[in-house]
Amino acid sequence: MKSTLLPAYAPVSTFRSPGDAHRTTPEQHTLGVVTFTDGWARPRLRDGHPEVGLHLAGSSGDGFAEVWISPRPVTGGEFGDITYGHDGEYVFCATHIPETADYPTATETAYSALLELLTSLGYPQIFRIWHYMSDINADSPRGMEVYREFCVGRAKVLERHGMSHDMPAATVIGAHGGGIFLYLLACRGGTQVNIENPRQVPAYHYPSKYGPKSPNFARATYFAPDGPGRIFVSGTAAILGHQTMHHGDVERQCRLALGNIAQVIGTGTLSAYDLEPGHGLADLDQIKVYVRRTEDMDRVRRICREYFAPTADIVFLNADICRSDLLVEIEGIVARTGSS
Ligand SMILES: O=C(O)c1cccc(O)c1
Ligand SMILES: CC(=O)C(=O)O
Repeated sequence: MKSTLLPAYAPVSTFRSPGDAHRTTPEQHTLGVVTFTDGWARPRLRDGHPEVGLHLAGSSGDGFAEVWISPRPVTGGEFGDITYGHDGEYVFCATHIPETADYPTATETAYSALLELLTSLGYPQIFRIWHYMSDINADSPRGMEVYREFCVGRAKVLERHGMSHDMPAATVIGAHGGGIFLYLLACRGGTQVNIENPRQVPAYHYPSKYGPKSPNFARATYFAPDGPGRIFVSGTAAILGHQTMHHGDVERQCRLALGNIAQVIGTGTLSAYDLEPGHGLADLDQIKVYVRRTEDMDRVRRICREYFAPTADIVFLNADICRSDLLVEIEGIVARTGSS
C-alpha cells in the first residue's frame, strides 16, 4: 500500500490537548495517539487508528496527547493484545500488560508478540520504543524490583532474536497505574544509527548489581528515511559511567541529565558516527521531563527553561524513574534539516 505520490517522510509527533488529539485533515492522518491523563486505557482502535491512555497526569486539567501523524492514509489493526496503525512506511504499535505477579513471563510474551507482528506486517526495523509501568520501583513477590523483572523478560526475547545490542532509543518510566504500557515506532527500512554516549557505559553492559539482565537500549537513535532525519533521544538521567551521580540533589541531577543529552547530540559524539553537524539542547523538541518528587517540579522547570527553545513542545510529568536514586529523566527529538 506504499503511495508513490508522496515522498518519503520522517515520522512526526505533536503534543496537543487531549480533546484535540483526533483532529485530522485530508493531508494529515493519525498513525497513533498516546494520551497522558489522570486515568489509563488499554490500547484500542479509535476512528481507525490506535489510541492508548497512560495515567501520568496529576489531575484532569493538566493532561496532554502525543499524536503521531502521517501524510498517508493509515490502516488500523489488532493482533492479540496489540493495536497498531500503519501507512506503508511506518507502523505505530501499542500493547498493554495488565498488573501481574509475573512480569518476566508477561514481558517475554508481549515482546515476542510485537516482534512477530512487526515481521509479519513487514516493518522489522524498530527505531523508538517507550514503556510506562506502574510500581516500577516496587518489589515483586519474588523480591525483585518490577523494572528489573521487566528487563529479564525483555532480555530473554532479544537474546533469542540476536538483538541484545541492536535496540534503539527507549524510555522506561513510571506510571500511576495499570501495569505496563508499551508503544513503538517501526519502519520498513531507512538509515538507522544507534548512538551511545561516550560518558556512559552502554546500558547493555551495565554490571549485574543493577539487575540480573542488563537493559537493552541505545542512548539515542538517528533515523532517516530518504531525506531529513531525526534523532530520538532516550530517557536520559544523571548517570556517568554506570553510576547514578548527585544523590538527593535534583538540581545537579537535572543539569547532568541535560549535559548527557548535549553530549549525545553534540558534534563530538555524532562525528564518531559520521553524522555531523551536531546539535544543542535548543534543537530538542517533543521533550518529556519526568520528575520523581512533585516538590521538585518548579525547580526542574526553571532549569530546563535555561536550555530549551521557548517554542519547543515540552511537558513535565510526575513519574518514578527506573532507579530509585534518580530524581529526573529527560527525553526528546531533534528534527534535522537538510539532506541528513
Ligand atoms: O530500560 C530501558 O530501556 C530504559 C531506557 C531509557 C531510560 C530508562 O530509564 C530505561
Ligand atoms: C536512565 C537510566 O536508567 C539509564 O540511563 O540507565
